[in-house]
Amino acid sequence: MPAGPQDSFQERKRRLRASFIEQLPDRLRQARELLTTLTTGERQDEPLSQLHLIFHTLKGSGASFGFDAINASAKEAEQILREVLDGDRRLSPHLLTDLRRHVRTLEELKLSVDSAMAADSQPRFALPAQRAEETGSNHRLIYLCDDDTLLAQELSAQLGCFGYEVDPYDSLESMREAVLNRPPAAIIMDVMFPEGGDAGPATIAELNARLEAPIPCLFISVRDDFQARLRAVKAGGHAYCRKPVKAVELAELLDQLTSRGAPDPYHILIVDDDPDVAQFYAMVLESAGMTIRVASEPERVPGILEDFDADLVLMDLYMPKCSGPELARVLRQIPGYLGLPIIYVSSETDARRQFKALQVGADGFLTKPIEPERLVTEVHLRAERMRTLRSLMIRDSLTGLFNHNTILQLLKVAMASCQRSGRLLCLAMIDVDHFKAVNDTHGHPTGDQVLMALGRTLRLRLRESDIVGRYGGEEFAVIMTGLDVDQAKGIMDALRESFAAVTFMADGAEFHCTFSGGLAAFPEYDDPSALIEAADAALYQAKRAGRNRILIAHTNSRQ
Ligand SMILES: Nc1nc2c(ncn2[C@@H]2O[C@H](COP(=O)(O)OP(=O)(O)OP(=O)(O)O)[C@@H](O)[C@H]2O)c(=O)[nH]1
Repeated sequence: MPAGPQDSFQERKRRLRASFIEQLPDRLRQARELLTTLTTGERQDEPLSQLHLIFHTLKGSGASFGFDAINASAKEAEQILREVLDGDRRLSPHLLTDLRRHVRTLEELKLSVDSAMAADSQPRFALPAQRAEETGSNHRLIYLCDDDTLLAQELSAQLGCFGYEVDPYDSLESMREAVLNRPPAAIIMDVMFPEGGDAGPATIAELNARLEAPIPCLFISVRDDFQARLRAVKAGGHAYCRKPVKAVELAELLDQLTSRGAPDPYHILIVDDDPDVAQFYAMVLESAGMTIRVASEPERVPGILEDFDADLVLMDLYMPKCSGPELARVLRQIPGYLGLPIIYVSSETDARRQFKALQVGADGFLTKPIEPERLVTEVHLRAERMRTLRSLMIRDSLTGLFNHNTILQLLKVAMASCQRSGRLLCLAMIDVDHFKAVNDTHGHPTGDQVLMALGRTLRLRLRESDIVGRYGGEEFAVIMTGLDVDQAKGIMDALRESFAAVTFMADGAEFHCTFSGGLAAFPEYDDPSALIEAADAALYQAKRAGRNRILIAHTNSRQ
């Protein structure tokens, strides 16, 4: 039952319920047939398990779709079958009669369900609200207002090296006018102006009162007293930096204040043999902005996971041929899926059974029926934690770039992909010049600032498709695809010039840093180790040739 995106949530749910009702007689017919094969006194696990699955599914789906009477009757039948399967009860003529009675009750319910659905025009749940932070602007326009004209221009130029478009203003009036004409992504504001000791915060407070939405603002000032800081907070300031300010710190803060573009939606895989229930959960999670894949057959899950980078798997507990815990165990034995969060969604309420299912390495249990709001919250929280953990594993903590192992892994993947598609690929190895001297002269923390600044410059100035990593120490690696080596050199040279223009400050003294780079291209070097070795050799040549330059590696035949 494909539903177009234009369909309302309610309409889609109505169709799923209709489909459930349509399939009900078939399911009950199967139950009846299985009942005829059962004879009292004997253990017949196969038909009993099948019957149990039918009632279990009806119980869960009935609850999910709001058919309380179906849920109640199926629940009783399921309980009987569970006890017989566990050996706690014998299948007596009396129990068989009971089971037949439940099937009959369910068959009769069908009519009342039809009429109940017609009367039920309102959904039983509220649509989860779209998360506010997932919408927003992404532009990098910043206004900087300081009556020290030189400082305003200097700082604006430096922030430009971090990928920001900064307009400097030396008067409150000119900035006020600019904000009202074209609101920026954020404002950097001095505190003291000729108009008064806290004229900066006063202007921001006045502007925010006039604007529909306040503009993120960070204050810079020579003042460090509590009153100045309090005034800035009351004006809505998000950060306060004492002068002299470091461009790299401001860039860091601006990144936090302005990066409000929609994040990559969470990828959720739903495994449920009941397509209506799976579609229902998919619908709820999609409406909260998540990307969903559905698998009705457990054996398809490993294949799907290969090309669907799932943040979390929502899994049914009872499925024919392969149960949820069995599937969880299969996944845990595949390298790469050891940490993948697996959450069961089931109407199983028996704590002992839930615990047993969790023991195979699953991360949680959601009991049906589950309110859409709660489903979204639970999935969101767990997927978010997964992303954070994964990020810690693959990123370098100082620069936020991919770490050594990850960049090697990504290089292999990118080269294999370029091999298939025939695209070009270039690897640049970059190393800060005389970095030891930076540490020795200004101290290790200042050295760290330089590495952070270089990391930022690379991340913000390169394309989204370029892969940037910290290869180790003061060495960085950049993977660029779809470019020839001369184009890549042009880009790296522009970055080199930008970085050389950044002014660093330590103990009141200014200094600048440069970097050298070596470039090697695929397919000229068609193996990851050879490519890295060639780029490294070119970097070494660049150092020997005087530093602050990019050299290209060529195979012997071309040298
Ligand atoms: N601050 C800081 N320094 C680091 C870090 N990792 C490595 N280093 C330092 O980076 C310096 C690298 O120095 P060298 O390899 O001798 O080279 P260099 O001084 O950069 O000179 P050239 O590469 O020849 O231009 C060493 O002093 C390391 O201690 C880090 O995370 N933070």
